Amino acid sequence: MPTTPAEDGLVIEMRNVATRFGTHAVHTDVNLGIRKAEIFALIGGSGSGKSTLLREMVLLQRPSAGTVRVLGMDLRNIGDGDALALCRRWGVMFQHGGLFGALTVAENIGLPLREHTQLPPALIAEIAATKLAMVGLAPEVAAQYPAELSGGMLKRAALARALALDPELLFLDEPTAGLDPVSAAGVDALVLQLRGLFGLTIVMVTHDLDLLWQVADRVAVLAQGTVQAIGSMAELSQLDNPLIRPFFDGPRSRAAQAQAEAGEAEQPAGGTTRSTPSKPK
Ligand SMILES: Nc1ncnc2c1ncn2[C@@H]1O[C@H](COP(=O)(O)OP(=O)(O)OP(=O)(O)O)[C@@H](O)[C@H]1O
Repeated sequence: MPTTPAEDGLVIEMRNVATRFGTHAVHTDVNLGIRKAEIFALIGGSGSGKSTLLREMVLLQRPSAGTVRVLGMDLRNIGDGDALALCRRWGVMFQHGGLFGALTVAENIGLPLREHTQLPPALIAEIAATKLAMVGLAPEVAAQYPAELSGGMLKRAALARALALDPELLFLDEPTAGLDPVSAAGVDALVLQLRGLFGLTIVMVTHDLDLLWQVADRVAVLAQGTVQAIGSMAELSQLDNPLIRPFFDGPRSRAAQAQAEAGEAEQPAGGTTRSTPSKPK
């Protein structure tokens, strides 16, 4: 099994991907490449197929046609052994966290370690405590149950679980959805830190304009079954494609852009500032 990115430097590559559910064609021809240690975002209108694309990258969904390569492996005809080995190399944080309510936070974080390793329980508990600290949660949260946590804490706990196996790739589906601006800014900073400290490649699906402007290196815009463009938010903001303009026009977009530009000038490294969602400009 390869341990390095493909020769072209891409850790994820999708070529001519099509996805149909019955007669509903979600993707007709998707092409994209994601580089090592980049923070890559998928954006698009509701139902454009962002989450489906992410699921295809982590073997939860098979495309109807086309090629998906992850960490040098072609996912099309991957065997069970290789699939299992690959799953250990990525972490996934689902939109609603996906934590098990009957397990404590520490047990939830330890779950991938119990599934994929033979480590003794004491060591698993120690690793879970480390991951908890990594995402900025207090040690006492380990013994709490998901129902006892706030939305922001739940996201962080889910992130800790996604990091349990020290993944090379991290997939985040709507990491800031439903969070207040302060908690969301915390997630922005955390994502940047994870990439900065561990060189993780991070792929995220998000509608969060602040997260996109402040954190994403490159963004792919999905519409009408294909990728309309890929670039930084600043690059995309220059395009006059009518399928892309809605992400940049309007007061919320302009506020997020202005905040990111102001933050670049003022913020210490790793910090982020957030626009007030309703603030007109
Ligand atoms: N397992 C499935 N069976 C049938 N249809 C599906 C399935 N998964 C997704 N779809 C359909 O595929 C389309 C794309 O869904 P997807 O969740 O990928 O969109 P999205 O861009 O992430 O949307 P949102 O921003 O609203 O979360 C939707 O029309 C959805 O109903």
